[in-house]
Amino acid sequence: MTLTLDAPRIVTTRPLVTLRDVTKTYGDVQAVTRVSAEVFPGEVLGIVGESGSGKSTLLRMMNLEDTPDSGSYTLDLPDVQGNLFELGRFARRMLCATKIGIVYQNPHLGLLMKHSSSGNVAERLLIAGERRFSVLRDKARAALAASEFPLERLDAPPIELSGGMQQRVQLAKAIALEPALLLLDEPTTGLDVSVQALVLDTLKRLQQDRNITMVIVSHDLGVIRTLADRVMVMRRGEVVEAGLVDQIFQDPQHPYTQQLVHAKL
Ligand SMILES: Nc1ncnc2c1ncn2[C@@H]1O[C@H](COP(=O)(O)OP(=O)(O)OP(=O)(O)O)[C@@H](O)[C@H]1O
Repeated sequence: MTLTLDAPRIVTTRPLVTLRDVTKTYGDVQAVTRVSAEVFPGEVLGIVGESGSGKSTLLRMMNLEDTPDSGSYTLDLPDVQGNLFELGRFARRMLCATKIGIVYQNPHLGLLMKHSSSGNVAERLLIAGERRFSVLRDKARAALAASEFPLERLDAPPIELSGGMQQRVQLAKAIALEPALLLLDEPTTGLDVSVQALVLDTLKRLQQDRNITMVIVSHDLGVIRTLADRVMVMRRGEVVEAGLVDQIFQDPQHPYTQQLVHAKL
């Protein structure tokens, strides 16, 4: 009898996302200092930390909206080579439109508030080059359905929707092209607790059904615990601790992480 054992994932799988020594300053403010991280395919990485710790800045750089002072960023995808921070404006735009999706805390950053919800999602497909009306309509509808958006409200502009519904439109826009990487910046912050739980359920289901690689930023440890496999704790621009979610929450090593975890309990 031949016995075969699967090698551990960590050995067999290359990271989808690799950040190396990423540093960003704004004037005198050191927003992110030499941050390195890897995210494996199908994994959810959570980033926690108090306000001003550099979480959103890091995520914006991963969405190529902002360029660091130094450091590198690679995505292990066919046709994507080199340090993405060195790409020109057009290449960045195309890469973000086709391979990376983002949901912001503030829907005004991600949506055209007075355009229809389906139009907002179709816009993402248009940027990626789709021109056939029936494909635009069907794909937008499918993405909104997957985000558990009520389809009878397809024509409603986000400005007329609740906060939870606005986040679902952002999510639909972000996943419309089945991105390799989904970035979530405080996606449920500011929503009512019950709505927050529903949006988190949708995110969890989507992640499980589609095995999407995600990076989620939140100051809420409950959100990170619900969604993430691994967590990175940031303080004043630096990573102070990183590891599996269960390990970090049950046995935090850094005094700052201990403080965060105990404050939550
Ligand atoms: N565009 C900018 N111009 C100047 N300073 C900035 C800019 N963006 C961020 N900063 C500063 O960089 C630091 C990190 O901010 P960042 O928003 O990344 O933190 P955060 O952990 O996401 O906080 P929050 O949860 O409050 O959004 C802060 O001191 C912030 O004031």
